[in-house]
Amino acid sequence: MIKPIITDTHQLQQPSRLASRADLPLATDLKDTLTAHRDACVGMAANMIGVHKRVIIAQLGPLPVVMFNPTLTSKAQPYPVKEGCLSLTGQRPTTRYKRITVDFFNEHWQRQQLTLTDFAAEIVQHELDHCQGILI
Ligand SMILES: CSCC[C@H](NC=O)C(=O)O
Repeated sequence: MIKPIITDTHQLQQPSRLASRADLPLATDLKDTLTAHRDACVGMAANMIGVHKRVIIAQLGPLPVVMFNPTLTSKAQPYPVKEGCLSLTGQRPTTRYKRITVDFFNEHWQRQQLTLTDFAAEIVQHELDHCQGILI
């Protein structure tokens, strides 16, 4: 189901809790909501649709990837960048890493690990920050 986007920064600054298998249906809401904002948005964290669980979605290719309890297990080559966000106005400067490895549970609650570079890595870092209540 397409959910409304949260823009209240106080709410977005609350850290999210660990997700469980019971949160698997969130994947559908995240996919539906990301698809509805496809022209303006390449990723989303569950707290952007009002659910404070560590779940993100990232458009890493033609199909979006949903990650439950994602954790960064390596990061290399910091660089400065400016980013926007559907929940915020304007573009803001931050630092991202060019190459990351992220561990997570997939939509079938299987452990998975991805090594990502460049823009794909940037999206995942942005969404991981959301899980900690960090805005750009
Ligand atoms: C390049 S990282 C920017 C990600 C951002 N998503 C919001 O959480 C968006 O604009 O889709």
